[in-house]
Amino acid sequence: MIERTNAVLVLEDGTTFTGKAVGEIGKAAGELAFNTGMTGYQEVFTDPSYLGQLVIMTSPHIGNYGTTPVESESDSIQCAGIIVKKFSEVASRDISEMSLQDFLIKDGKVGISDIDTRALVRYIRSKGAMNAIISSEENVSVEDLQEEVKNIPSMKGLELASRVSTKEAYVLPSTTGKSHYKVALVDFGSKASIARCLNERDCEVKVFPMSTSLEELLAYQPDGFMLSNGPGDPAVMKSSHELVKNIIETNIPIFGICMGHQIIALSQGLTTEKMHQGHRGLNHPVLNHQTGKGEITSQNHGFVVSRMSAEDHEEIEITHSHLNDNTVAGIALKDKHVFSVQFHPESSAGPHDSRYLFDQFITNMDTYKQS
Ligand SMILES: NC(=O)CC[C@H](N)C(=O)O
Repeated sequence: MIERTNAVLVLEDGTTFTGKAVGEIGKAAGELAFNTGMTGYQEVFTDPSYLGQLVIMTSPHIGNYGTTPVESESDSIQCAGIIVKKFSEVASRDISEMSLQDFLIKDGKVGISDIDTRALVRYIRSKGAMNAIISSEENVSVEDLQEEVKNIPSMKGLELASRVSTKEAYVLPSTTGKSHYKVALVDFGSKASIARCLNERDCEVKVFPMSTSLEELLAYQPDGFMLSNGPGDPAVMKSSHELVKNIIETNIPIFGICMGHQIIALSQGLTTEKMHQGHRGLNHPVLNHQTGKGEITSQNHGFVVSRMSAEDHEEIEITHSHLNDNTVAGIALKDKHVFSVQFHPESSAGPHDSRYLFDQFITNMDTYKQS
């Protein structure tokens, strides 16, 4: 058994929860974000889109199946800290290579357990997204933390993608033995599974820093562009809006996921807005307007494309809508091979209902190559 010290969670409005320390002893600050997935904690914690956030897992038992390298979506834990109810010290799965406790320590991450996550989520769900601090340090004063938490910048207006975008371009070869397509992936903080879904569909993927110029991207002679997920507020990423606008003008097929979707929308003059609470979980229902079918999707976003701005734009078709709150879940540019979704077809973790979107992208690249 781990001897666990006390820890405290202080919300932006001063509300305080007490619990036990998990991971590194220390302090962590960020925006509270809750994920309702019953599994997939390792994929969530290592997803670069969670940079700057304290992730609350609503599933009440976290850590029980340990961690294994193939389930990481990046090199390390990316969220600022974790908040859980029951933290399992026992990692019980044959492919587990490290307990969640050691995994947190390895990356120097702070967490808190024994929190009534149900009460916490109900509280922030009614109050709206807010910042918080976790501290497991000795002799902390709650009053000091209540002051400190007020100085954490709001997620709205924050540019974070450049912190997780790759510094150097690199190539991920196709894993099928066939290399039929070259995809340039513009990295805003990409999950590893996105390239994996392309690699297993005969694609070589070259991952580029988000600051790469159009000329350098085109020098690779890509058959298609993948615009990845990523952390922070997409509205402030002006140079990316410009880059994507110029990519769209080349007529090369484009597929955007989550932040990539938001940037495509912004590049066409649509707007994005901060949600009262984001969508984060593995069972978000979406309606595909083209097939009339429902899809159960993996989601992680705190911003969304404004429906009004999408409906007002003649060149934009809304292809998918979220069935819980009717937010825009997918768009396409009419008469172009450009489409994007607010959710995560690569899932990991989550259902594979929407993997067909990668096949649609391949079809678009085939059509483009033949033209
Ligand atoms: N997963 C993502 O790409 C998230 C996009 C953006 N940071 C948001 O929260 O909406």
